Amino acid sequence: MLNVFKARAGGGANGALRTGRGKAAVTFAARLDVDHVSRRYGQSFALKDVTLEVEPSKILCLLGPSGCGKTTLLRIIAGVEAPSSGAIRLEGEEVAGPNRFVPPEKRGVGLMFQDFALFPHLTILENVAFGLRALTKQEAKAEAHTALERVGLAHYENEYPHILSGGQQQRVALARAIAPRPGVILMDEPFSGLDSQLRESMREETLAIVRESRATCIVVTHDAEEAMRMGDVIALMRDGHVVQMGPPLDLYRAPKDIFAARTFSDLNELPARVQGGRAETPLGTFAAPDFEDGTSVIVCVRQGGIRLLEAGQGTPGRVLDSRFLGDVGLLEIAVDGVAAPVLVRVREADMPARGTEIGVGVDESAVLIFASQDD
Ligand SMILES: Nc1ncnc2c1ncn2[C@@H]1O[C@H](COP(=O)(O)OP(=O)(O)OP(=O)(O)O)[C@@H](O)[C@H]1O
Repeated sequence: MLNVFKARAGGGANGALRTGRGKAAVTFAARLDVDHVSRRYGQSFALKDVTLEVEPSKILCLLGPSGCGKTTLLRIIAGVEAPSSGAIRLEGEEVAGPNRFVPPEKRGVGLMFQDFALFPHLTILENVAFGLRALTKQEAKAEAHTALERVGLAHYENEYPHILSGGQQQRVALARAIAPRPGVILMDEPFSGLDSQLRESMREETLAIVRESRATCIVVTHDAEEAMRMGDVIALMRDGHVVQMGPPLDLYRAPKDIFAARTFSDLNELPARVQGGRAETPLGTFAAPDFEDGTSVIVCVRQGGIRLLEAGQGTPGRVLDSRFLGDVGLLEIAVDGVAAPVLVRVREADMPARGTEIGVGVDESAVLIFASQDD
């Protein structure tokens, strides 16, 4: 079955895709269409019939586990690779497809790929000016200087890359991507080489600069939290196809299947069988109106959606372990009839000690029910 996914929201700047890339001019965010794109390597498919649309100025995150085809899709959009079938259109103009193949440098696409390292023998300014070949040397340097100012590194412009920290090199790579003022910016795991604190600040900075540039942006990540923080829209991928696409909150609230649910939430999974439109578990009985009687289901309860009650209320439980994780505490609670300990995330102030007898209550809004995979 084919689904067409649309990344849209109000307020996007509409504009025509510029030609003659490498020139510095006003940025026009480009609309991007991926139309029935497949990519085959020998007998296996890295991408299977992917169709999606990204509205101008939106940030789309391609999210999924290793090997699901994210990088292949990005490389096809960039023009580093050709699709086996299907087409890519920028602002309605075909740049890859049965009739046409526009090389990467003519697509007006800015790249920030892991393997697009800085040139060690060029100064930082020359590195950023590298893609601006359609300009005079003077103009290219002026534009590169402006881009370096935007990332806060203009004072390093005459130095060489080796003196920069990892985060600073990343900023230079961003300056190089935005310098030609592309309509589309593509980023492949842009922060994966950075430690967690630097990663967070670089992510915020990059987001601000990309938004300011108004370019349409596609970011590849395997980190759900990163996708939720960065994306106006997330395309969740698995085995070469898009499983679900939409705004982060939609995917969190209404994941299409249990794999999507696991991507966006930490869950307790309880097997059950539906009777009279309800699924009975040791943690309570929950409405399951979409399933016929007798269906085997997995009742998923978000770890943050379980309330701790006084002993004697709700379902009886005993705290097996209580660990502080940073912002929250993680409890392991033994509940009769549940094989594995029930995991509960609570505020640090609400953490009971090991061995405490408590009650457990479940918010219906924290419950998702899916058909069992075993049937
Ligand atoms: N040049 C190639 N030749 C053969 N197979 C390839 C080639 N490039 C990618 N593949 C295969 O295509 C599939 C998708 O790879 P891709 O790199 O797009 O996944 P990914 O989601 O980006 O993974 P990761 O997060 O690990 O980078 C994988 O099974 C990979 O082995």
